[in-house]
Amino acid sequence: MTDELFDDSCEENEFDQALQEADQESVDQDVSSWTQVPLESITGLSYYPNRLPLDLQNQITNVLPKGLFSGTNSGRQLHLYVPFPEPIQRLNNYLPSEFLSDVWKNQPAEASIIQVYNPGDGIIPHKDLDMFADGVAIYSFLSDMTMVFKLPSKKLKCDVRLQKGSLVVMRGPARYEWLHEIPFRGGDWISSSSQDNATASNQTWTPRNQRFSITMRRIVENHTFG
Ligand SMILES: O=C(O)CCC(=O)C(=O)O
Ligand SMILES: [Fe+2]
Repeated sequence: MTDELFDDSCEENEFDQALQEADQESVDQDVSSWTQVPLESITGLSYYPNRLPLDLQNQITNVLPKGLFSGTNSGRQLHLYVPFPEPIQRLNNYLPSEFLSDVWKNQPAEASIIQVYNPGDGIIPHKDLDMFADGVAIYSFLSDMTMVFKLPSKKLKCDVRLQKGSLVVMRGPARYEWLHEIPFRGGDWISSSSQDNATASNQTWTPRNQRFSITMRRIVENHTFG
């Protein structure tokens, strides 16, 4: 497969601007006094480990332009709009059926963004732009990385380890009220027992490797481009 697949389908500035203008809030970085809550307590947040077959993960990785993965300092991104290249289109098949029926009314994703994170990269705390409809689905590839959900008004936080091949879905409060971020750092603290995320004593510093994500979204019906 070649990079040509992507040349025509790469949507330009609209989404770059969207990300820059995203509802980014400056959040108190000292979260040591915040309460760590379990993922299940966040309404509208669902995590599905091992969601994608390895062969689909590999096919998608291999079809992407090699240039996306080069360089070590800052991650790159690629915006796609329908029609997606075939292996990416197949990601619709792995969305939970109740999510597809209840949130997306049985319609497939319209916009996707592929983002590469090298060690040290991240994404600041934000809510996705209102031009995107309810329901955001994020698949993870190549390696594991921690995403942090935060509710500053209640000083609540939740670290979610996004494993390679996993899917995380945000809808309702998880999409509109909580912020999500990937801290800019070279590794993550992960707990040896997943039960005990909050206790520093049994956490291990795990250096990051290159990861990429594919975020699948729909555009709100009344959104006008341009
Ligand atoms: O790369 C990720 O896992 C998160 C991406 C994200 O939050 C976004 O593009 O809005
Ligand atoms: Fe986001």
